[in-house]
Amino acid sequence: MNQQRFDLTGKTALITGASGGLGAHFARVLAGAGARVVVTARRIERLQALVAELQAQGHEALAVPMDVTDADSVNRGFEQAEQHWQLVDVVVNNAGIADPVMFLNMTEGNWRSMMDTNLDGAWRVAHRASLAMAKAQRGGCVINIASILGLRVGTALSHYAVAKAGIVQLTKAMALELARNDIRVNAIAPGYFRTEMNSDYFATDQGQDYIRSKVPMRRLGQLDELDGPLLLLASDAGSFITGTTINVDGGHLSNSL
Ligand SMILES: NC(=O)c1ccc[n+]([C@@H]2O[C@H](COP(=O)([O-])OP(=O)(O)OC[C@H]3O[C@@H](n4cnc5c(N)ncnc54)[C@H](O)[C@@H]3O)[C@@H](O)[C@H]2O)c1
Ligand SMILES: CC(C)C1=CC=C(C(=O)O)[C@@H](O)[C@H]1O
Repeated sequence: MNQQRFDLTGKTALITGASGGLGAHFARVLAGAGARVVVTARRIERLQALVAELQAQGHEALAVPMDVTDADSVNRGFEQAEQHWQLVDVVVNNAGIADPVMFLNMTEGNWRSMMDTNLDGAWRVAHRASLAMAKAQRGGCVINIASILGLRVGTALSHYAVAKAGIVQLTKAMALELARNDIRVNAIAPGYFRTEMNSDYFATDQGQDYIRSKVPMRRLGQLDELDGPLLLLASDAGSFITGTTINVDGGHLSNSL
């Protein structure tokens, strides 16, 4: 196998929600593979620290404010990236919230803000990116960060599960229509990885019991266990892969009934 097929030199990758957690990790991995990275989120000061870290390692990186719930902010963020590096070739649609609420306690506000960030936000970013890629006729790729909760359900996460199921379907529907534009669209469905979103929960006895009883590998994922799937989907190594969702979950989706 030619390892150069994983190389992203000359490509520009934009990552949403890159101020921490999986998003910051994805930016480090894509930069390490040679991509210029545009890190986006609402907290610009955290992005600037990440950019300084990447630049100190010799990578090209740019921090751009972007709130995925705001179409103007998404558009401005892409314009800023394009002014710098012409075209975004790889988009990682990572921004997301969890906000667990039991169904009977859920307000329309809980539901709407979940959809606005985790589903509509991903659509806004994917749509803006795809329009530019199609116009430039240079192809590209979109990687949507779904979740195992897009394929199963979990207590107090009905809104989250529905939004992530939407991401899995959006991935397939975009892949179908955008293949003619040489734009590949895939998703990664992570199982449980410790980040800001969930660290309080996994620090509890309940969280630890949950992992031991539900995950066949009996542990949380390590962030670097997402690197292979990410680079496969982002690079020419995955040139015939589109419309797929790769589960990275220690067997969680295959647990015993
Ligand atoms: N950590 C896990 O175990 C896990 C599992 C499955 C899926 N995921 C998904 O991975 C993605 C990253 O989650 P994480 O665990 O790193 O959580 P996190 O809370 O550490 O990171 C989420 C990021 O999204 C950003 N964000 C939230 N709302 C935003 C908005 N409106 N505009 C721009 N950015 C916004 C946050 O600021 C943060 O940087 C999410 O889509 C999440 O649903 C995480
Ligand atoms: C609520 C919290 C424990 C949570 C929600 C969603 C996840 C996911 O798998 O997408 C988990 O990572 C976890 O953050």
